[in-house]
Amino acid sequence: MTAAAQGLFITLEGIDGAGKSTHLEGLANLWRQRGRAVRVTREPGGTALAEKLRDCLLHEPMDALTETLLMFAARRDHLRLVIEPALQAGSVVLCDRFTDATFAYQGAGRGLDPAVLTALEQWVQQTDAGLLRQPDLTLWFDVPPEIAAARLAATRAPDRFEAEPLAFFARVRAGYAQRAASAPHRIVRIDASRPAAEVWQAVLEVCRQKGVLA
Ligand SMILES: Nc1ncnc2c1ncn2[C@@H]1O[C@H](COP(=O)(O)OP(=O)(O)O)[C@@H](O)[C@H]1O
Ligand SMILES: Cc1cn([C@H]2C[C@H](O)[C@@H](COP(=O)(O)OP(=O)(O)O)O2)c(=O)[nH]c1=O
Repeated sequence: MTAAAQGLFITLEGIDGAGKSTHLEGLANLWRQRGRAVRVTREPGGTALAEKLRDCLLHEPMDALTETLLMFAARRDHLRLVIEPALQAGSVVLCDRFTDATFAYQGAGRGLDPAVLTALEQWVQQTDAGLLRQPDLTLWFDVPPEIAAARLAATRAPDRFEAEPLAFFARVRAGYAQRAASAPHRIVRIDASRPAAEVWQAVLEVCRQKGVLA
């Protein structure tokens, strides 16, 4: 008898326009080809309630603490209804952003106290077994804000976050760097300023090196 597959939780991070979404389906196919169930999801969002909160977060004016609390409220619902059940069932969960984004955007970007974020993280991500749920692997698509902005200008109308100035994204990027330095085993930086095909090769390489593709 073969052992049941272990759930795998992988998150994609980076400033807006870094190119995360571009590689999400390709990543999902890697595990589908290996016969694994894959759940592709995103934050804020991923459940009916969290998608409503996403709509508010992206379009309604609010202060930084309200924004942070809504991010974590959406995350709690997402964890309970989607992420935890999928991991228990042995699926691969690929999530476009998770809590590293809160440390980068609300913490480094908006100036929220990281101690408050850490407390919320501990509270919201506690599993039924009393453990702290964290991704098994985080791919950080790192790109200078100027390049990301040029990519976005060519595509879509900006939401409340994307309309922020370059200086905001420079702080967010520094926030990701700090977070990566604090969890080097989990968060892997990918130079996302290169052409998409090269970025994809780097993604494959990281997944192989980290042993998550077996
Ligand atoms: N490596 C790349 N080089 C140039 N353009 C890219 C690259 N990766 C993605 N893009 C383009 O940049 C835009 C933003 O990419 P997207 O994947 O939506 O970013 P994100 O999800 O990180 O905000 C899209 O138009 C996409 O086609
Ligand atoms: C998950 C998360 C996202 N965000 C922001 C980053 C993005 O600008 C925005 C929506 O994320 P995203 O889904 O990446 O936007 P898009 O699909 O338009 O690229 O939410 C935070 O500020 N904090 C968070 O904790």
